[in-house]
Amino acid sequence: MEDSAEQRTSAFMEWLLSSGGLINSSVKLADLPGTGMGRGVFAVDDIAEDEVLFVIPRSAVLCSENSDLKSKMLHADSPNSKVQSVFESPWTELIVVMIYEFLKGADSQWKPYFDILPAEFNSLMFWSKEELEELQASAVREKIGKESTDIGFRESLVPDFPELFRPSAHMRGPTASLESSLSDDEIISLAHRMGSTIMAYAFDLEKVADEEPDGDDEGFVSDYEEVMAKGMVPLADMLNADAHRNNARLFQTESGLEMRSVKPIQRGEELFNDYGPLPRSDLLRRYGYITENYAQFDVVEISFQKAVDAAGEHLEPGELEARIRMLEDEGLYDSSYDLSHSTPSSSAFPDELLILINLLLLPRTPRKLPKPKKTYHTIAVLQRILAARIREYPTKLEDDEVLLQNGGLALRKALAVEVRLGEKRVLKGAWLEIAGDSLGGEGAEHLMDIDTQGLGAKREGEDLEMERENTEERRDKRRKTDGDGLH
Ligand SMILES: C[S@@+](CC[C@H](N)C(=O)[O-])C[C@H]1O[C@@H](n2cnc3c(N)ncnc32)[C@H](O)[C@@H]1O
Repeated sequence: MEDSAEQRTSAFMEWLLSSGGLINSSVKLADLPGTGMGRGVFAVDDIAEDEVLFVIPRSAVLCSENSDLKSKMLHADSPNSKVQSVFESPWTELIVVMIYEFLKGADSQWKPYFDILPAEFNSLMFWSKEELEELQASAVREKIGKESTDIGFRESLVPDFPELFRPSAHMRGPTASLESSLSDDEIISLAHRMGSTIMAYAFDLEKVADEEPDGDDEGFVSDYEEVMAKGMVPLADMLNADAHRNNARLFQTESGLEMRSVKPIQRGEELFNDYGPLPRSDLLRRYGYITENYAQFDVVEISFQKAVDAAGEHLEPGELEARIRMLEDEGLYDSSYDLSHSTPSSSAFPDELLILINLLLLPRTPRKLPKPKKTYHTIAVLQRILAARIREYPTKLEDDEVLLQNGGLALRKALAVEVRLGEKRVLKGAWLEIAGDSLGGEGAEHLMDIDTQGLGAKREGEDLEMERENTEERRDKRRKTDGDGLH
């Protein structure tokens, strides 16, 4: 019979201690049944700020450096150059190491760790086509990357290293529970499982410098050099996260990886790490969950092409390329730009997007990039972009609110509706911001009309041209009064 979640938690903690882990008696790893959160780490006593919560020795980290895989592969039949290529990408490296160690079963030093890692995920890679469609026009749909993983594994890794994925070839000892030969599909699904685990659990490892560190210009000594290696740090990855509620942080020291409190924590409180200021679309893609606390980080992507469509139609062939080069030289070229929540202290529109639009609008390619100003022309273009982006979402903001209020949605549909609703709110805020910019209080009322027609409403038969005509009309009126121009 399979061990219960609780038994696996105890076995994992025993293994960690026997592997040299040091754990403060004030913290406890606990199962959270019925929450969909898996496990979490809790304070069982009051904890002061900057207390060491646990230390994981480097030797217990599941990473390429601690596995014998690379040396085995270098002695196998495959050419060394092919082996090296696997270890060039930190992602592929760790996926392959994890598959190898997982297939070793009880022969792997990390078996008790694998026993508490998830086998199933709610992250977007595992959603069906229909479930993903509920995300509507969210740009996150383009970032899931399942196909590229499939191709990489199917076409190169699996045929190049057959011995790696056939446990019988490198197994000794009791591996009865593992099939000696996996089908290609089983290997691909293992690769997805390990890739998803890495996405939600792994840390970037700072490597201790091989040589004596040099002093820098100001006389400070930098002890560690940044490298890209990824590793699975047991227990450190059992901390959940909820935006600003983080109260602990992992510090990488020579002796090991140290989780320390970054504020006082009361007995009974959960320890939270910081996964970063992620929009909910990305949180769902990488971690398979969202909370309302992340709504503040929601974004809407505006593709470079959309800006060109709205502002660069007058450009002669070659001129667009010249302007792209200018942006590239300044590090301002991107395939897309993020709109964020408009607040009294920060604009929804990033400077990079404003510079791009102002550059595209200029009749001739300038010598210097224009300023990130919202001129009347910029605003007209932004309105066109927003109108076009809004129309890509087939339901209205209000419809989504009603859907959520009524409840009863399947989990993934509810998550998708939350994400697309968040993005529509960003678009609405952006729309209101430019209405305020261009038309003042009176204009904002006018905007609310546009808003209720436009935000997410399906307007079949209407096209961007109509929006453009309205904008041009308003712009002409305005131009008569203030003679606005690009600066
Ligand atoms: C680094 S792991 C944390 C440990 C995890 N709870 C476990 O038991 O394996 C990240 C995963 O934990 C879950 N998670 C983290 N924070 C969460 C939260 N605030 N609400 C719900 N699930 C959360 C998600 O499934 C996420 O992919």
